[in-house]
Amino acid sequence: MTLLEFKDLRVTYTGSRGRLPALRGVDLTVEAGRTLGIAGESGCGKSTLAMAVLRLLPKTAEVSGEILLDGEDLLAMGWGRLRAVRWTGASIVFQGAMHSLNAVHRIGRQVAEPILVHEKGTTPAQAAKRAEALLERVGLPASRMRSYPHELSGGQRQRVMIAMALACDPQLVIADEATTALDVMVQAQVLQLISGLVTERGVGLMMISHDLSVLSSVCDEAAVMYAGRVVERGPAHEVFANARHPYSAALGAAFPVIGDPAARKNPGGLAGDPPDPVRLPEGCSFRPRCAVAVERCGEDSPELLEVGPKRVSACFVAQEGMPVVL
Ligand SMILES: Nc1ncnc2c1ncn2[C@@H]1O[C@H](COP(=O)(O)OP(=O)(O)OP(=O)(O)O)[C@@H](O)[C@H]1O
Repeated sequence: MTLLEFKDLRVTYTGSRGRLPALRGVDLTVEAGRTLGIAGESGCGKSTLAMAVLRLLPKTAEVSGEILLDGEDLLAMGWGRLRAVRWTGASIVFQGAMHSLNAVHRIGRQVAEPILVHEKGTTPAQAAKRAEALLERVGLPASRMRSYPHELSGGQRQRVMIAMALACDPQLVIADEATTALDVMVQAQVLQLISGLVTERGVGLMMISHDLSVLSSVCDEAAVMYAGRVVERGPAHEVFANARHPYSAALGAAFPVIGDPAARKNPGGLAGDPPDPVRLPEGCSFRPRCAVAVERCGEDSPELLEVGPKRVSACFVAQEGMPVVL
């Protein structure tokens, strides 16, 4: 069942450099009980996509398109309805969330707060009990209810943020680099916890990470973004191991943990930088860095088209059935 659907989502920021198109027509879906991974270099629009869902973008952002949560357009709803949807319909665990807990309040109070605010009629004692259960669920002892954030390790604080995100039983969880700052052992535990929720409770998960090994181990599907667009989508492992877009191929080839490190074709990474969104090149945005570009790539911008079962790619070369491996 489709839980979240982005339809032609466009976000343009206006700043000192003029208009900056951060998302240029994104179409994606997240199914209930499934995980969609979003990959791509810094600046490609991943966080903008995450923030758009809960309408957390700054006022300077011009947004168009639709974001349907269970069929209801989040972009069109009034603030009252949106407040109800936040935490209960969809919640987000931010990048660097470890630092966003309130330093002067005990953990128990912070985890209980969204329950008290969003579930009318819940008493403080009931909310505290639920908070305790949530902490246990993320592997923290109930005694941590009385701790202050500074008394917890980074990994523990991140787990508190995850407990808060789950407090009101949301249908959708967005994890934006939620485990990036954790050491590998804690990261593995937290990832296991998050994937467990998807299968046990049918939560839809959108996971943003620049770490392809995390995405390919946790996600069912993956979408690769480049310069504000999705350039490839398909089953996660296949997208990185057998890419159908030269950009995803380059990402996979540069990543040591995917497949056999000795077989990496491009251990130094992808040459060049992503384009300046204010001055995008003509034709395909990836063309200046692409090793397999043909003449047409400098003239037209490729649409996302089917290139195999459950695989779509915005690359003329892949669409012609030619290899894109670098
Ligand atoms: N508030 C803002 N005002 C103007 N431009 C912005 C704003 N926020 C983001 N941008 C620009 O929008 C583009 C997309 O940024 P975004 O943070 O969504 O990318 P990202 O893929 O999440 O990057 P990272 O991995 O570094 O977080 C970038 O060019 C960025 O500089």
